[in-house]
Amino acid sequence: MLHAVNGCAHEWFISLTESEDEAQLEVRLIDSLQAILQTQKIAVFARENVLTEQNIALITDNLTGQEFTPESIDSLYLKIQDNKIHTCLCSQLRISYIPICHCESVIGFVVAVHTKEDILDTNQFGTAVNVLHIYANQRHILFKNRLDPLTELLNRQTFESKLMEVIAGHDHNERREQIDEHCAWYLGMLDIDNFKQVNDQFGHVIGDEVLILIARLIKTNFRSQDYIFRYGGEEFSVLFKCAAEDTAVLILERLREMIAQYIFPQVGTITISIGFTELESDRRLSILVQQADIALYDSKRAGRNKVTNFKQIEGQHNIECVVEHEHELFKLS
Ligand SMILES: Nc1nc2c(ncn2[C@@H]2O[C@H](COP(=O)(O)OP(=O)(O)OP(=O)(O)O)[C@@H](O)[C@H]2O)c(=O)[nH]1
Repeated sequence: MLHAVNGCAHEWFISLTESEDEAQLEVRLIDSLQAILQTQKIAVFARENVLTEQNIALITDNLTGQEFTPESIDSLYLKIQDNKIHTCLCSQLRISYIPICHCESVIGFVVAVHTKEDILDTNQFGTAVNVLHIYANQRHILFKNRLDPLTELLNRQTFESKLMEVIAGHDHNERREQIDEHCAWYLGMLDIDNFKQVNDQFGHVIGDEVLILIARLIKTNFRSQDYIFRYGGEEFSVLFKCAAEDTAVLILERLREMIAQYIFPQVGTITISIGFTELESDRRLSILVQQADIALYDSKRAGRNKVTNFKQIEGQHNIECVVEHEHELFKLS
């Protein structure tokens, strides 16, 4: 029999609500669960976005992780939808499944492994459930803080930190998935063509509608593990991974075409210009943004509604052009 938890849960609540990012939140969650449930062996599974019916994913674990196949995770998730704690005996182990609840729906669960002899009391389970509730609320707040309120895409602040993570090879999502050595990351900058005319002719409310619809179209063109941002005004950026440069062109051409074909209510047709560059890890963040930006402006200069790969135009741009863009970038930040 395990001893009841000493002290009160306030310190865990405070530490969770003081977390400034998801990584910190997850470390603090694991620390508190290990103390409450008195085991090192804990795994947390949750939906990436608490608001959508997204696939459940491994958030963090101290188990080997290999015990869980996608099928077993899905079936456990289905089972725990009753919002009850389930415990089972498996060989010499006692395994507990504790639901994570947010706004009356189950958004994930915790797996805690004990030896057969270690029995938790209701107090420990109750405290764990409360800590998980606070965790889910804090995760939701952190998630909302990363979003642009109009389009619900990731915001500009998130762009910079995510780009740094990706360049450094520390993509948080990638750790949860199979790392594919053959794929490279690309940065695309997308800008709506002649958007000022849309606002001038139809007003800002319709202009905002167009931004929302374009954001949705961009989302449908990329996978859930890619990152789409509202970079500013009528400019978007995307960080995506694919096997080859040709595939990157195909993906961006498909998006350009999809938007050009779409009939926007009242406005009719709209086009976007795109520039992209491969994310080479030896380059500085500001240089990579400049490269994608230069490619984007090349698409604009070439008549708009076009995709340009920085590599194809690299030789045409002298150092003055790069310095000029760097200056612009510093003015922006
Ligand atoms: N409705 C709406 N308009 C915005 C928003 N943010 C920026 N804009 C508008 O976007 C327009 C951008 O205009 P420009 O920078 O001249 O670019 P453009 O007309 O798209 O022309 P090109 O980029 O050269 O094709 C301006 O009219 C801004 O007011 C927004 O949140 N909502």
